[in-house]
Amino acid sequence: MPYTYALGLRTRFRGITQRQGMVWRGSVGWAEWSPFLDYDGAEIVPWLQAADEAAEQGWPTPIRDEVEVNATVPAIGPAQAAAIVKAAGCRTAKVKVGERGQTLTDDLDRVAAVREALGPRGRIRVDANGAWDVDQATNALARLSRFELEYAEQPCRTVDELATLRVALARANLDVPIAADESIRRAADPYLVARKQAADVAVLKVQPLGGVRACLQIAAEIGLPVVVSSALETSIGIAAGVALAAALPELPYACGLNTVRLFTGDLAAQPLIAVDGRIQVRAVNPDPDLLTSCAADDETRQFWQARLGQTRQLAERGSSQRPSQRPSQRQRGDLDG
Ligand SMILES: O=C(O)CCC(=O)c1ccccc1C(=O)O
Ligand SMILES: [Mg+2]
Repeated sequence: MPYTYALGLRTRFRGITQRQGMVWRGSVGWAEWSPFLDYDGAEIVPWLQAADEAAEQGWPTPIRDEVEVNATVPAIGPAQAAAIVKAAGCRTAKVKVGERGQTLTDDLDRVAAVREALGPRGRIRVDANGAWDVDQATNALARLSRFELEYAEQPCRTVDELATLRVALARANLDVPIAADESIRRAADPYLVARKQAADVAVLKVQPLGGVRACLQIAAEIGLPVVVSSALETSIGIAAGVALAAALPELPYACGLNTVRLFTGDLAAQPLIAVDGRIQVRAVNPDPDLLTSCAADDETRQFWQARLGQTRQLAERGSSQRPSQRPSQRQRGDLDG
């Protein structure tokens, strides 16, 4: 029996202040299914495949017992950004930039504050969620490069723009690696980025990419170093990201899995939040009292039950057809979030 949760965010993230989703227990473990509210149809079928894997199959054997993670800094003011970084206790920070309604000066001030809070040996990556065109990205990354960026995630929206940007940066002698996120998880073909030499790093998220095994396969085939990141899940969903990070043969970067911190609460009594910059690899079960206190209202619950039923039907229709006839996934043009 699925439970529908609703949890507040401490600060606005991807334009939302509340996160909703479902969790349920299957024959082997707990699963989370929490496709974003602005996604629908075939695009959220992989999110269900990820939940089914967690509930009915479980995950491959881990090869590490802890995972280094980054602090995630929303598009907030410099003082608040510095406070988040200090409280998180991570050596790496990911800073949101290019937020609608803000300016490059806001980004520069935020990243400056994060550099100050982290110290010179900390690592900083930025994530623009596709906000910039190639010229804007070249200019922004030139200005931001004084803070020494580990990489810039999804600076532009399209794969072609990312490829063009990489050439422009090399010409300008700017050494800022490019990471692809939406260009992998929302693309009809997750390998296009690699074929077009449009990125140096691949960001993998378990739910949108259809599960831990699906991500392990992409990691094995994409020919780029990978970073595991969350889709802003409760500790139940974060455990799947941790399982992926723990099973990857190589894990050269800190993972974006410390996002339970962005919530005002969680479903687990002991949330998967980093201590000393690392999250332990362990099983996570929801706390019965928290399932009750975080339960969504009746209307929200009915919405999610219907959404699950529709997505289940779509998934079954898809799997009964030959692969070439499956509804093509992730056809949407806009790549926000
Ligand atoms: O990577 C992280 O540090 C946190 C996860 C994150 O940023 C994210 C969370 C939900 C939706 C989109 C994104 C994103 O990477 O763009
Ligand atoms: Mg991203």
